Amino acid sequence: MSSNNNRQRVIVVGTRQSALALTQTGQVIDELKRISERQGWNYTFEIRKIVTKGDRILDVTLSKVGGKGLFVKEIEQALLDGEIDLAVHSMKDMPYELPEGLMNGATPKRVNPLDCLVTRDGGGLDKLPKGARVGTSSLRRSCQLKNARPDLKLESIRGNIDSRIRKLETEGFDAVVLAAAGLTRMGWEDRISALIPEDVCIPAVGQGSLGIECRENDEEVRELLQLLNDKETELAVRAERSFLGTLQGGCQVPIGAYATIVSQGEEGALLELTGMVGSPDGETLLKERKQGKDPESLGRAVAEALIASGADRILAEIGG
Ligand SMILES: NCc1[nH]cc(CCC(=O)O)c1CC(=O)O
Repeated sequence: MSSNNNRQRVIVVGTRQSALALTQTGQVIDELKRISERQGWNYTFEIRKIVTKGDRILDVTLSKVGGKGLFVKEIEQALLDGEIDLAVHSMKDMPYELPEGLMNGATPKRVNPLDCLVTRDGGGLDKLPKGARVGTSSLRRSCQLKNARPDLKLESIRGNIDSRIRKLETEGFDAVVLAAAGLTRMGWEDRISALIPEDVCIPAVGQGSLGIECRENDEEVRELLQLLNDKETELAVRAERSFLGTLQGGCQVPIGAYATIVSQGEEGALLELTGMVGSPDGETLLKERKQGKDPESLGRAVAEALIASGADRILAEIGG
């Protein structure tokens, strides 16, 4: 591609306005600046804040409104219109299918993929008193926590991570469940009372990783983003997303998946993927784990194994 060592351009980066979105975007821009400098490329970055439908209705019950990609539609339109050149997303909020003309230009190295508890007294799951009130609005989290601790009272809690932590105090919860990654990126690790191990709570597809959306025909930005890509994270996330795509799960169904690299051989990486589908009440919790080299086939295989063991009935009941 271009060997022009004197690239000059303003790269406009679109972002939501939540504290987490702004922080993640800032961190990615810092990294892109370092990379450009190393290449001798003279890029400047400009941030454009975009309000999405998801942000406008954050306090209404999101699950009632439904719809996938509530937080990305306006951002994708701005990319297609050329108003912005790239957009940083939490991978788990990124829709499975991207619009024609857009692509994921990079999957940077994943941070902690696990869920965590922020508790009132600072202890972990086993320290929560019988009947404790736990705040989460994720069906995946409430299903799995209910399954592990049927005595817990799972209650809906909405808002950005900062307001959810505030509600721990103001609304009398004993604990709230959050992604460790969000707290880590915000520099709030000290609020993590305990990580929830994956054998209790399989994380959301893509949790802890980012996706950077760009235009397919923007070779320059694609080349820049490629330098930020982490191959192992990319493979793991592709397996998880292939699993999700095969199940076609909407946000009404408790679905989780977590892939890791087991080994690196001469013929590529060996992946291990665990997938789960549960009933919202936590009474049924199905899990399958498989290894494989091709991320897309592995995702499909785990999804098909779950369907064979009854996930199809859960999905049909919920109408997801
Ligand atoms: N659904 C909201 C959301 N989207 C991304 C994160 C942060 C963690 C991540 O990058 O996976 C969060 C907050 C949370 O689930 O606690």
